[in-house]
Amino acid sequence: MSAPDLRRAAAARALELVEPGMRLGIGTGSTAAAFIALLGDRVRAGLDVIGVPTSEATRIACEREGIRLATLEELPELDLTIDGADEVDANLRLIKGGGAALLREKIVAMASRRMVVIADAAKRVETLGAFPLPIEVNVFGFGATWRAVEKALAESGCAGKPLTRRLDAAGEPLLTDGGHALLDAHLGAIPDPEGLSARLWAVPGVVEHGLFLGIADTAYLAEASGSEARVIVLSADDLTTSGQRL
Ligand SMILES: O=C(CO)[C@H](O)[C@H](O)COP(=O)(O)O
Repeated sequence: MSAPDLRRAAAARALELVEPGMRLGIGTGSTAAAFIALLGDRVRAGLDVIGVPTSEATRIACEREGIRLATLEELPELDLTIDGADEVDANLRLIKGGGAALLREKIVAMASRRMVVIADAAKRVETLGAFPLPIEVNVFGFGATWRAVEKALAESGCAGKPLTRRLDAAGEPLLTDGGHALLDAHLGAIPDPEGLSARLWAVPGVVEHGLFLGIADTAYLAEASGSEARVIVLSADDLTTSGQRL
């Protein structure tokens, strides 16, 4: 079972949630791309939905598939967002932003009644942080913001961990769709994601970070089971009010 097969299996499961007339948030990345391809098939077969893309890459992919699109100005409230993730823990906390789209992804997810994550089950982790945490920052004051982010990391129990600036394929500093810079925090483990989130938000130059806490309500995680793909379901319904898994 190949990685694309697993991505397609998770995407196919999420597609079952899509109903005619729905207003969809459409994620970014290779798993979201698998969802867009399957959704395109359904749209061409007559399904009427409208989507808000979470990146320029997703907008282009959706247009290619003939999926009707809108903006959050036109549709400020969405029914369902389907998106990938870089890490998922047992409490449905996520790291996102490996594809540099975290800001739009978070805005779209927060405008949605539901956010459903689709991913290879290899993205499931005990503790968030092995995947570098993306932090989107305004280019104005970049050096000062970098230092303030390092201080916030240290105060969150992540002292001395390397912070790097994300580069594009040509080796130039990457700019997000919103024109911001991206820092990647190589933390190894994040002992207190909620505390780190609050401290990062308190830094004026930080536009957004890739911790998605209390946002996703379901994750479909595909793993190989013999020659088949099995989809594991993580649901917020299985969490206690304090966010711990039952
Ligand atoms: O957050 C993201 C983009 O900003 C992606 O959803 C995340 O990086 C997962 O991507 P993929 O499905 O390609 O593994």
